[in-house]
Amino acid sequence: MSYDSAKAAFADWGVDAEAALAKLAEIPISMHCWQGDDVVGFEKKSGSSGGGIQATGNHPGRARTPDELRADLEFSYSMIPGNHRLNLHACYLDTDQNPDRDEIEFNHFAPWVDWAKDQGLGLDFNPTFFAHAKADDNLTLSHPDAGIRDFWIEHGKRSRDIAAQMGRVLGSPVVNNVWVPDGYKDTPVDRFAPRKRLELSLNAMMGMPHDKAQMLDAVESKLFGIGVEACTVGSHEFYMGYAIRNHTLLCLDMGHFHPTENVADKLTSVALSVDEILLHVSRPMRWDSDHVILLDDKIMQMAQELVSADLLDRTHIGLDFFDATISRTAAWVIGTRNMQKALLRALLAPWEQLKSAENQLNFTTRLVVTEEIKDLPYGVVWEEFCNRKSVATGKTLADELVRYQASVEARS
Ligand SMILES: C[C@H](O)[C@H](O)[C@@H](O)C(=O)CO
Ligand SMILES: [Mn+2]
Repeated sequence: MSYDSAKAAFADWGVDAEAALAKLAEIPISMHCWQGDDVVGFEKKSGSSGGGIQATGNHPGRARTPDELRADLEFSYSMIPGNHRLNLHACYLDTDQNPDRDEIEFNHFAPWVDWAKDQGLGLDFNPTFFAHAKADDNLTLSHPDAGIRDFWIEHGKRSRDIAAQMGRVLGSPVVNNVWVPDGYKDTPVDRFAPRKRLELSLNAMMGMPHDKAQMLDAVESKLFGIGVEACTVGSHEFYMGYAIRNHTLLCLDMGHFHPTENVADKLTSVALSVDEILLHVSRPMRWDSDHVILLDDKIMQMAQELVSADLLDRTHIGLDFFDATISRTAAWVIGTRNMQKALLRALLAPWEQLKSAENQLNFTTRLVVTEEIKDLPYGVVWEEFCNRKSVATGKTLADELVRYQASVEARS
């Protein structure tokens, strides 16, 4: 089918395919650096991921240096239509020096900023509160030892300063997202004290105001992690309250809730109380929160909520998955394109007609329309988008992904 015929098929439902393509082109996705090297980072003394997050698998081709990671990213972005962002973790510094976490400075990340500028990419940032001896108890900002808390507070302060400077140089606000692994393997007798300590540490860390045109604070909750099954200090309720009271972004990671919860359903509830939202789009499976995202119902529901509720302008879409059993570049490319495909489908839905049927309690029409539009030629519109952006699709894409993977397989 030609694009013109597909456009006409959507027009029959009152949908403007051109407008959908124009909107999709404006939506940046923040691709996470840590898919490229299994969350190892480039510190001289880093260990395993820790903090209850773990990349499993030993597929060849893991990026071992910042240059290798940037080469993999450049290839991946060339396979993804549109202009996007890179989400960097503090443990991905690029320097000959060996600063501890409480010593990091902007210059340790300057090569990333120069590269991002060169590539026309925005950056986002995260302090790294795991994979460090002072996080071995799975307690950081809520640790009972004030010295350990102070160490992590200093790391968090420096991360905010670095993020703000990145935003200033790049002319685009950097979302600085705080996730801490803090929690308990077995049932604690006191859940209140660590939550009070976490609150005070966050306050100390985020006390210094920054220009929102340069840096935006975000906080990320979690239900549980490996080794912290009984209690996570930074639970959803904890951070929801914190974000509302302190006017930060709230990060909703799709892998951080009970598997039967619909994270898409949370968007509009949260949007009534916080100005902006950060998404970590992910795919939980049993104990794991981080499988590569598919074009599945959960991702499509998330995209539908963003479009239907007009939340795109105040939601920052980030990805969070890591799979070391497959080509890491293919994981980035397929996952990011799936997020875009879900958004495109949502942008191509006849929302006015659907909302009008729902408002009239005409649930039959709502059902008929939602089911019939599933047969529309979304793939043709997606192909047109990729063609306009000079990005491969189908068999050509598959061949390119295999070719690039073969070129990095010799890395040990
Ligand atoms: C590496 C990230 O900070 C991490 O994945 C975090 O966002 C998370 O989701 C932890 O489970
Ligand atoms: Mn996350």
